Amino acid sequence: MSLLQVDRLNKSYAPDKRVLNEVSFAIESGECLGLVGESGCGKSTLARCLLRIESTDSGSIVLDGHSIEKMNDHQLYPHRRNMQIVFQNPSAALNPKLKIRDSLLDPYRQYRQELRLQHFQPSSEQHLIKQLLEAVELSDTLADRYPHELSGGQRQRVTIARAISIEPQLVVLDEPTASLDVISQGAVLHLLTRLRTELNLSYLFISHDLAAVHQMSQRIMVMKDGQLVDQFPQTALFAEERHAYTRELISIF
Ligand SMILES: Nc1ncnc2c1ncn2[C@@H]1O[C@H](COP(=O)(O)OP(=O)(O)OP(=O)(O)O)[C@@H](O)[C@H]1O
Repeated sequence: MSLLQVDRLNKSYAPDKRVLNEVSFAIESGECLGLVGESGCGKSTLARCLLRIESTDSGSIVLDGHSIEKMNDHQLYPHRRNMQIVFQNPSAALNPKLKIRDSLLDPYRQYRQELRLQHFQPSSEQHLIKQLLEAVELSDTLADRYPHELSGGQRQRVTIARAISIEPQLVVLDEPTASLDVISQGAVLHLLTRLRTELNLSYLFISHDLAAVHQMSQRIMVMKDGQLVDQFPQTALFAEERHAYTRELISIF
């Protein structure tokens, strides 16, 4: 059984225009699935629908054997723990009034009663902060700072640490390096790959950057105007049978 199975998902914001059109795919446990497509094709909408931040019109979303597409907030609560998201802009994702330690601990404090952590084994909140910052290669002296006292790359590492703090099975990475300079981009991609292996995470890695998707993913999907036009193993990116649109993306990367 796949960790995530999505079947014929449809979503419109206006009656005459589908933003997601019959989207079907699966993500296996421990896998990074890349999603590439030009701006406005529907990638972030798909991410928001999967995480049930946004409602869907039809289709099914099965996470770890549970159909979540129609669950109410109460039913969704235990499943939300199992899927976390890292957004493009870490500044918007962190509350500017909270110290890093409190932002980091937010999901842990919310779910601590039902958590059975495998990787992080904290003896105290302070210990967890240390483990989390270590996992994303940051000094624990940053815990008492506010977000504006960190660099963009450090802030994104904090949002990654927060996402993995409750050991979800699935992490949706929505353009996680788009706001970073080239050197920080490479370092964060490297970090994400290491964390996936160490914590056996599954990623949906969303980007308009085909080179980054190619580097990170075992399989790749290509989206155009709300439809998945191509899905293939990473090694088959340059194969002859690629969709014309995929070839167009290759020609500009
Ligand atoms: N809340 C909304 N209300 C109405 N239309 C929306 C809403 N959110 C997105 N859209 C529209 O849906 C389409 C897909 O947007 P989406 O943000 O999912 O694309 P994207 O592929 O993630 O783009 P980008 O790479 O620029 O982030 C766009 O035409 C966008 O204008």
